[in-house]
Amino acid sequence: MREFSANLGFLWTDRPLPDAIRAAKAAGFAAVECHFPYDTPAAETRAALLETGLRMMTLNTRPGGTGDFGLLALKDREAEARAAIDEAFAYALATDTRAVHLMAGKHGDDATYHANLAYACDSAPPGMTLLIEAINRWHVPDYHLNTTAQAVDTLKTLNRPNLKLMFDCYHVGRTEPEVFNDVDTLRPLIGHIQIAAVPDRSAPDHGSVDYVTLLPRLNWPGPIGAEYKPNGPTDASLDWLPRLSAC
Ligand SMILES: O=C(O)C(=O)[C@H](O)CO
Ligand SMILES: [Mg+2]
Repeated sequence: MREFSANLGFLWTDRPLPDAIRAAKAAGFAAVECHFPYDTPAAETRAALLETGLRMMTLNTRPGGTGDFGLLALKDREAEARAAIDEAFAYALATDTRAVHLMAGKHGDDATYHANLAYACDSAPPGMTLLIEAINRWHVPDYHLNTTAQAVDTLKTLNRPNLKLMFDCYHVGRTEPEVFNDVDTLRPLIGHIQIAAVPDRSAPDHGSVDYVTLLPRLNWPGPIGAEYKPNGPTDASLDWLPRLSAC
């Protein structure tokens, strides 16, 4: 039985994070993940996770100011980037979150990005996975990592055991579907997988990526992130869950 993680950055956004965690449990998710949990005290998030028995898979470093979409690659913003990394690690530790997505930002440069990634790898708590994600250029133009190849180059340059790829099938499907042919090569680099319909980013039950075929090929042992934007109330968008759980 395949397991899924409800991405609470997009699902049940009409309620506070602890209640969204409870809703994910009631809907049958095996785990949760989020984007920016920082407005919710970590103790409240932790209590909801303990109450439901769900694990938080990932959270993101703060995105920075309006339009930044992350800080790690931004020149002359190192202090802010490292404060965001420290904050994310502290929140992740307090909530037993498995992985932190280190957001690169727009108009970055590799020297700054690599130095901040090295700082994160050196200071990450033992056992925590760090993730970088290629975000397609239609979704976030000028993001520092728009392709899987750029992300893989970064991983190979840094060559750190705790730094992995967030493989978001939505972004891959939008601009580089041929990358799905390389999943066997990529699998050792992957730390987490996310899905959504391509190209509209709604529930993963239609569109150009057929998850009934792709998920068995990906053969991912952990919960897969359901990072999609429902067309209406989240509870009315979940018909895909039993179908993809069984495929
Ligand atoms: O946009 C995405 O796919 C993400 O996963 C990032 O975390 C941005 O929130
Ligand atoms: Mg994603």
